[in-house]
Amino acid sequence: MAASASISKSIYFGTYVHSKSLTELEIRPDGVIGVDEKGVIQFLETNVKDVESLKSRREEWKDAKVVKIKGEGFFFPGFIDTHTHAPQHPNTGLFGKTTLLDWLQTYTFPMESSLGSLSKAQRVYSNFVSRTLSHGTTACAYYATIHVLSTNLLADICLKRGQRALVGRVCMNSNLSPEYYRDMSIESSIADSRASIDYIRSIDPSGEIVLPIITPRFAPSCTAHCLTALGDLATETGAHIQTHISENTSECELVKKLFPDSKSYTDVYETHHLLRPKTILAHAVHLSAEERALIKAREAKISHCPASNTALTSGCCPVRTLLDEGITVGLGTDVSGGFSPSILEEVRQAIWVSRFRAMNHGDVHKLSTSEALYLATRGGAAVIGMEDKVGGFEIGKEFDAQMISLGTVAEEGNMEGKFTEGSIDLFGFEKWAEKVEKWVYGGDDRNTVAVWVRGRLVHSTSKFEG
Ligand SMILES: O=c1[nH]c(=O)c2nc[nH]c2[nH]1
Repeated sequence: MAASASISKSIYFGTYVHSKSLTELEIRPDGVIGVDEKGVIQFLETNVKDVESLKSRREEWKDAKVVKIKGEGFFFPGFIDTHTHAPQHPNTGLFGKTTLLDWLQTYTFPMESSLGSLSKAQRVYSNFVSRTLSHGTTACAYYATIHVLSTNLLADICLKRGQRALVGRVCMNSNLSPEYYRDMSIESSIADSRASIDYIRSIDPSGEIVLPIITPRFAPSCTAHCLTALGDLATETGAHIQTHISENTSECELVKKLFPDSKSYTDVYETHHLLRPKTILAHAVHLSAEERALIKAREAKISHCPASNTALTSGCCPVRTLLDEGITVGLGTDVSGGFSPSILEEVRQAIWVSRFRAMNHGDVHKLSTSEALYLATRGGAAVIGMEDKVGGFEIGKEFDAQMISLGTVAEEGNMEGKFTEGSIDLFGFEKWAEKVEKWVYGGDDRNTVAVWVRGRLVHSTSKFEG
């Protein structure tokens, strides 16, 4: 559904769940979250049995709208997708047995080049933004294509639908990119990037919902001079930067050949002034200890894309090592290397991949459910530079949230009419932590019945009674 136009002071009534820290998931039964007309959280309470007595205690909230969880469910912070490719959405699930470099040529570049058509871009981008919202993604770092107009259209759609987004026009000028899909010169690469940055800033001058992001595709797609010019553009505009790093071993070898004077893949970005606190590096599977230390020193961020890394057989990212070394990490769906637009799916995939690492490198590598949920929310918020605004429920934070509704099992076990409610079955014995675990391992978009960004309803299903 379309986002509602205005918001009213609202009280969200029901259990809420969020990460307190990397390892601690806080569950607040019978919670109340008071959100003002600007979408900012003004108060939180817990163990509230009846909202009328709360309203009588809080005089200024007596006319507030009440949004109550019906049945079994909870409020959870909106998910943050720190890396995805909107134009690749039609290819979701299509990758065969390819690996990164042949996958790009076989599937990705042909599809991306076709998004120069604005009518196709309209269809694909509207669909993708709806999809990501329906999975509870309230903020997303998007790659678009090399085309300025369709990149701008993606930003228009995000703004209209109310999804926070960083939207990047892809830069790729090297002759390793196909002739049919390439920036024709450094000048045009920079001019087109600048045009898109200016446009995105013009439609949302406050930057509350959409922001531009400078997007060199990855080192092999850009000449050294182009990377330098993009580094300069980042200095001039102060915009965020996103790119790929060290995803696949053949790609790493290619970077060595193309940039023989650089000490490492990370050093290529460092040399061209692209390694900064506002830089999001996707994948980071095969980094050396020196590279990780440089990323940490520059305060650049990492987007972990486990589904994609497995689908394209790129490798198992050593997330525990990244976290232990103090690097900021979030999750990315990386559609269509990744096969799902859902960050909940990435939570599961991050946990599975960590277990595969644990099988070879020890149990310490296992991520817990709480840790993966942290990466999906607070970790992601820090990756996109919004940790002061979103990622958890606290006074002063903006209300970016999803209402999760869980199923129940009738006494006689009858499932008639229940299949549309999702695949989680609650039998009544589950404690809150177990309900959350059942959602993480068995939930999907059928359980996400409503989604808000800054207190504005941006998605709901027929099961939501708002
Ligand atoms: O997963 C990926 N998706 C892409 O589109 C891409 N381009 C360069 N490197 C990439 N990796």
